[in-house]
Amino acid sequence: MSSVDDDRRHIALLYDRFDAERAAAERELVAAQRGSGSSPGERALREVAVRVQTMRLGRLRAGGDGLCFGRTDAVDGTRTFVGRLGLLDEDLEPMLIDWRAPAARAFYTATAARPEGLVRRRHFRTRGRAVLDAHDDVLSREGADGSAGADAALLAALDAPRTGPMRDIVATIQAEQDEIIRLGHTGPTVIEGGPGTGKTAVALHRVAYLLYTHPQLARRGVLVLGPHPRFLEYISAVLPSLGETDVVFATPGELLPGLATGREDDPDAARVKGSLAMVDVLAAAVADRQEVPAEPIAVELDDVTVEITAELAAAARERAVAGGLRHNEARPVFAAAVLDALAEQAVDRIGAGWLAPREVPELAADLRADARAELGGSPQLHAAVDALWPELTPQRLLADLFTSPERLAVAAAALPPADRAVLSRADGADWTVADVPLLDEAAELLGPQAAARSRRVRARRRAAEGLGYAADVLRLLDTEPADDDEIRAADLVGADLLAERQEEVDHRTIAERAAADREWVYGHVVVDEAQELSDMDWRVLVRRCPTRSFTVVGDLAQRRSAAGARSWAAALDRHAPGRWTHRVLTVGYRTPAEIMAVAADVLAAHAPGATPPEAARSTGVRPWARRVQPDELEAAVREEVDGDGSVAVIAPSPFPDVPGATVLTPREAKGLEFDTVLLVEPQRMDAADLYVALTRATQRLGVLHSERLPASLHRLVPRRGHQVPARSSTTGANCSRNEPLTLT
Ligand SMILES: Nc1ncnc2c1ncn2[C@@H]1O[C@H](COP(=O)(O)OP(=O)(O)OP(=O)(O)O)[C@@H](O)[C@H]1O
Repeated sequence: MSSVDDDRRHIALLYDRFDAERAAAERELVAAQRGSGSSPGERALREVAVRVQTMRLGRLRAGGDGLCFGRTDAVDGTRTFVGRLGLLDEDLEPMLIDWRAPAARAFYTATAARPEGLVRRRHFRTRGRAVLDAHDDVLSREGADGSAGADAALLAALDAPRTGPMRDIVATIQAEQDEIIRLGHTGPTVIEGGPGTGKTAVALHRVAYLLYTHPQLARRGVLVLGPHPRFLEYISAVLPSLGETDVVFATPGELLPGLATGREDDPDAARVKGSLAMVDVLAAAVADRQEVPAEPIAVELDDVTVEITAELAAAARERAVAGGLRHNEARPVFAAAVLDALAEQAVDRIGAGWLAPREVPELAADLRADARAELGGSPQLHAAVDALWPELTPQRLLADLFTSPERLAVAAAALPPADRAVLSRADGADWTVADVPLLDEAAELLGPQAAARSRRVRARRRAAEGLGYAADVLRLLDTEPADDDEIRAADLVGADLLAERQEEVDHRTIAERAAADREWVYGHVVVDEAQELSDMDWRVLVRRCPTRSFTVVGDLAQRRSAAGARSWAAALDRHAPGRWTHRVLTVGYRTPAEIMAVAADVLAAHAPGATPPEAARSTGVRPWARRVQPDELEAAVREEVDGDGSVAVIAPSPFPDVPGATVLTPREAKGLEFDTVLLVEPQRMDAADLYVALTRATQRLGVLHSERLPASLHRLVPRRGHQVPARSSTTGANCSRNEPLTLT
């Protein structure tokens, strides 16, 4: 066994190498940015070079602190250092193995029972670039000395104060998590588990793993969908810390570019709007905007007045619908059909009574041409087409539908009257989160408006011209065979994107472009808190990622939305029959055993049969409850904020600010965690909210209430006034009771 000082020397060499690589990447990026030439070819080459170097630099920046966090010793004496990225020495021999590489896998999965060819795993505890000490995990039977190095590293990570954003877990990924992170499955992967089992952490590490093993996914970027902006902010540092930056973070209310809402419907409206019945309602609402007039509409020409009759409009509508185009795209077909028919009517009407123009084809042709020219400029005809087949935005369609009982009666005829009634809204009311998938669906049914269509046609034409050229550029750049770790130009910039970018001189990153484009197709999508998504939300996500490369994270027991998933099969069978896979995480890494026991009682009462996670540790601190008079509640909460780490006050409804604490509702607390949680009036929370709120604490939980508590909270220790609980640290159900071996 080598000393930690030997390791420190090796790690110092790793940093030297790392610094040299980073300096080289910085130089090459600057050189690429300065590159001269303005021909399309030179611009294309520059674009690719800048992108390759930016990506390389992004990955190298991720390496910084804690570059190397572990080492494995194989039976044959081979020593492998594992870190945030891979480094080769000057002879191209590996000095450091990327945590995602196959050679690093045993670091996470070997156990004394199944050592996978290893005799030892060593975890380094680091601060900045310094190695503070190391914990060993002896894996061979001969060498087994009862140490619990891995547990020590894990427990240290779990016990650390939670003051800032979520951190990555590369140094302490557990075997059950590693299996999910490295799953080769390409369809939707559901990661299910109770609160704090590391679902979010695992999903984000899985993204980093997928981008490492399939770099071409980076070309289309990754979408991470989370329940609320605070949660997204909380997790947003994890992927950049792993070197991945082409990520778009959004809440379900932000999936439509140009619209951002966090406003919620009441449960009934959310349920109806989230149901698949809305697909037919919207299709009917669009069809209802393709009208025939109740009374003929007169269009006056110089010599004659023609009329759009119900029969004429119906025939034009039939022609427009038969083409299979979407509403806005079919509008010109409808307009042309009306104009054709009116021109024929004009020819007949002009000649009526004094000549028969149809018997003189030249005369008929002249009259027809004149009529068409006049009709083309007729404001009356334009107004009539606008009335019968208006160009619509999704917002217009939905606002007109929800504010008109008549339109709702037609489009939502198949809905029960009570469901139809909840769709009504006052004009001008803000859009809600549940409206977003409806607007997206409407955008699909309507198609782009005329102005956007012309822009798109022009862009496509230009892109098609550039496409062959861009493909040649990429072929030229990628002629050399690449080794596994090397990023190839074609992995990062597809010919299609490159061609588009050259034409538009588009300097936006992939993430910026993706976020601004409703029709962007992502390489991979992570859906967090997926149990909250409605059937209509899933349709949006499938449009954003038709390959269904999804990592789906959720816990059915934490569902609070009336439109949310009742089973994964119900959510996914429709979109990926036989193609989705399901994995369960069972160990709770956030919440200590004492608090988890309380949460488990609540779960048992509200979802009998659901299994709570098994806590990885216990703290010896028992959660307490303090009853106060209603008018003392606020003061009592302030008194309990002890300034020891991060504190959340979670209340069923908006609660006044508390100095030193973050005040949240259970909904806002989803996915977050704090050292201390003070729960206010939990008896007023519904069971799913209470379960979420109880499981946010990493160390301490206190409950303040003015009314009787539900029986499920019987484990809370009553307390009066302000008392400081004694703190003793013990290991939990899943941890060895042995003291860790610390080498310094
Ligand atoms: N292997 C690990 N090593 C260190 N910390 C871990 C590990 N796995 C999970 N954690 C920590 O446990 C906490 C909970 O993880 P995470 O938020 O991913 O859980 P979750 O299952 O998504 O929870 P919830 O359902 O409540 O949102 C985080 O602080 C995370 O960093």
